[in-house]
Amino acid sequence: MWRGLWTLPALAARGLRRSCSRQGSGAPAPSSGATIFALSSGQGRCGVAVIRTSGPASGPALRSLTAGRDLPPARSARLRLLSDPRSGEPLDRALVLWFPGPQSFTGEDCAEFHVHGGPAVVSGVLQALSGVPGLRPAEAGEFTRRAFTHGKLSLTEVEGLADLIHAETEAQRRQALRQLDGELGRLCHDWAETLTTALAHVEAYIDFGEDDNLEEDVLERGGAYWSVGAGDTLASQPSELPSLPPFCLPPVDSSVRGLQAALGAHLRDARRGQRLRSGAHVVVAGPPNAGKSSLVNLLSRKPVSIVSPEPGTTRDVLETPVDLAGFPALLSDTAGLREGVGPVEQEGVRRARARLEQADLILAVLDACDLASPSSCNFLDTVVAHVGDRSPNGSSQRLLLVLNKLDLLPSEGLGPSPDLPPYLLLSCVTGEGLDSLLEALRKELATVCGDPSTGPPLLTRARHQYHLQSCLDALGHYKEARDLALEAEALRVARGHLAHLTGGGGTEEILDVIFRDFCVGK
Ligand SMILES: Nc1nc2c(ncn2[C@@H]2O[C@H](COP(=O)(O)OP(=O)(O)OP(=O)(O)O)[C@@H](O)[C@H]2O)c(=O)[nH]1
Ligand SMILES: [K+]
Ligand SMILES: [Mg+2]
Repeated sequence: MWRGLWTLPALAARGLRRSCSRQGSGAPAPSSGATIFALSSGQGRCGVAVIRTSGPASGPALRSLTAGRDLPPARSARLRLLSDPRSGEPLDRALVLWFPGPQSFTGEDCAEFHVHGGPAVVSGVLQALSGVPGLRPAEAGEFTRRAFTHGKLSLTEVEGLADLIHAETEAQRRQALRQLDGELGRLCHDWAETLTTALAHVEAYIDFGEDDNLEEDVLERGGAYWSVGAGDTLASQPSELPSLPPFCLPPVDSSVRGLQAALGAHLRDARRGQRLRSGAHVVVAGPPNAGKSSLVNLLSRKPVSIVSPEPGTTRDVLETPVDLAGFPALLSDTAGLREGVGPVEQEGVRRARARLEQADLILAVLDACDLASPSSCNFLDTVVAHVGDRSPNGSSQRLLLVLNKLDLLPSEGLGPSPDLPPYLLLSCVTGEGLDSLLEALRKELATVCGDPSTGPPLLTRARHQYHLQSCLDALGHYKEARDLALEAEALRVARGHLAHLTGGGGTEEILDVIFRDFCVGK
């Protein structure tokens, strides 16, 4: 029952007192004051090289290299003669750009010099910049760090940017762009908002519950709240405010349940994003002489493995990173699986089996003309038939069965053969069937790595997984808590992990939510 009235100043004072005593301010770190400069395009001879500066002396630096001319209009390229301010020596005729903060990549004043890419020009301009007072060379990643400090990028966006720079395959690029776009951060932000609301409710109950100013069912948690306009007071009885539209706040328990479900679903997917970032483990296996090494060479477009008509050629596991149908993969060639061979080959077979255990995707290769042989039958029985039921690293393995040497197959097709699961026909010699294999690989890898063009944003790093798991654990503690203070603490810990994920923090927004969601007038 509402028996008293809340006044905004009283609430603000209480909320502020609590929010200040609990945690330090989340204020952004102040700018270091130094202005940094660096070559931002790649090293080496190139058509155009881009040199950037960031910091308060960017404007003076730009002016001093252009013989004191006025700054160009913001964000608009101008052709200028660059010269060394100390010697006056001309350096290059270049395009210059001026990005006054905060509308720049770092949030600070920035300048860009697009110069001719010869090493002498680049080093001349860098030297000239180093002579401008207040300028120093940038540390690795310092531009991005400043962008983060000034709130231009969240931590997950910073990671996306790093991944974009390092992306080698199309799928990696798409994923990195999505992350840079802030998708994962937005998702975490939405989750954190849900927790902030829940926490605000629990804390309001702790603070104001004893004053009987809050209804019992704020926590149990299906209470309807009544929104009132400025100047009005709050009332709990619909009959008292018949003309005002009610709005239901999400009950705390059910929002925690919803969040647990969402986090659980994301964590089940967790390895996929990491595979996309670092490559899926694709292991090529099969009986001796099936053409495994030939397939590895074909897929990697280089002679990684020795190919020979002699069975037992490959002994060690040979790994090569490849772009498979747009997805990054670590392709492993292995020894042909067979029994009763010498100790060296036996060790090769042992290693091959160990590698199979770690595979995300198995490329099982058989000789299409040799399906009835003991080694083929044994491979089908021991590896292919069992792939569904083992999951060594928690996620289920996948397998593509490839029948190789299609070019040697008689026109009648496959000879006497055991019952086969679905398969693809291929010739490593003629390349026939390769397109279908690549298409099948693309589908499999989209499942294994997650398809960055569709579906929810992926957790590309172990760090993401850690914080989401810790958030989920804390929500478990909320459920077990038998006391409001412990519940609030669990929610705070859970929210802290989401904040860490995106590199943010702060608790000020709790107060905002109290004002907004509890609709205290005045
Ligand atoms: N005609 C034909 N020969 C092939 C094909 N693929 C591989 N071969 C030949 O089959 C033989 C064995 O090929 P490898 O790639 O060494 O086979 P492997 O499975 O790696 O053999 P091990 O490492 O000994 O287990 C070589 O002589 C290849 O040239 C194919 O598609 N058609
Ligand atoms: K061979
Ligand atoms: Mg081989």
